[in-house]
Amino acid sequence: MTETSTQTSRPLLVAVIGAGGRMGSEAVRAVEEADGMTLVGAYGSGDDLGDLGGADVAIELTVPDASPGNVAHCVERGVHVVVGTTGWDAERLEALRGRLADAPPSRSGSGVGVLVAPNFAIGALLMMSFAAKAAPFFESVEVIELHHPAKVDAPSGTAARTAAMIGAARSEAGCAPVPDATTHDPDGARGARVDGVNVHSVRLRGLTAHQEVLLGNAGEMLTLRHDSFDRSSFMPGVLAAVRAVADHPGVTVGLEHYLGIA
Ligand SMILES: NC(=O)C1=CN([C@@H]2O[C@H](COP(=O)(O)OP(=O)(O)OC[C@H]3O[C@@H](n4cnc5c(N)ncnc54)[C@H](OP(=O)(O)O)[C@@H]3O)[C@@H](O)[C@H]2O)C=CC1
Ligand SMILES: O=C(O)C1=N[C@H](C(=O)O)C[C@H](O)C1
Repeated sequence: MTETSTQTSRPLLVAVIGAGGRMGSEAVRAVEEADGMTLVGAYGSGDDLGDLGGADVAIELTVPDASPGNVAHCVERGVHVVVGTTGWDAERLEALRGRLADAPPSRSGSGVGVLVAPNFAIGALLMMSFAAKAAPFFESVEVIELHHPAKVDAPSGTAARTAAMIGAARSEAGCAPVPDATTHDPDGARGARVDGVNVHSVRLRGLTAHQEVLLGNAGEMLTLRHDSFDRSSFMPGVLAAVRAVADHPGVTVGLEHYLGIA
């Protein structure tokens, strides 16, 4: 007699940290409606994260000051984390890598995975990737990010990441610095300078999350633009990240690495 085994996979247990926020509340809804996922915890500021309801994966959508502490709490308990919160600069990422090296394994026995995703929208990931690809072919490049006025951080995480990707692509290609004759700018009208790229932040009632990358050569301009009109645009990426994070132990920056866009 041949023995047959029916493999019944249990649902993925998911907690949301920052559950009362604009993104967190959307993520709670998305997890509740997703096939193969069960919401086991929803936490706001002041809540004790405890054992995160026994979650396999936590989604972290809070504020830059709280995010590293929340992620550390998860990692120390072997819980994989999908982080959408901004503010993860090189120093914070380095500290997180150190923390992961000392972390216990996840419940399934694999190393804990943390995805730090500046943007979950598929179109935004493609826009960033196209910008990095195009940047070495143009003399000038500037980033303009436009968001709702309740956003607390500037420049946006997406813009910072885009500038970093553009800066890396240009330096790898041996590009000269972008031309700019400005010597007098007492009010910072030329924007922030991130990895050699000028980044401009607009905060405007009515907007959600938008970004343009302007690339210029003599006599021509290429404009790459992405618009998130609604936070539902982030949810397919959030769910894809939750499903994949356990397969990527260690720290990954950018959902594009899970989706084959990088
Ligand atoms: N990666 C992506 O694609 C996206 C990322 N984001 C980023 O996600 C983050 C959240 O954005 P958004 O939802 O608009 O912000 P909100 O201000 O709407 O929500 C933040 C939430 O975090 C809660 N919070 C604050 N501190 C803690 C803490 N220590 N523990 C648990 N919860 C806490 C707040 O609760 P309370 O109000 O009680 O303080 C609030 O409910 C931002 O960094 C934003 O840039 C946003 C959109 C897309
Ligand atoms: O705060 C927001 O709204 C957003 N934050 C992220 C960022 O800072 O890039 C992602 C998206 O732009 C929306």
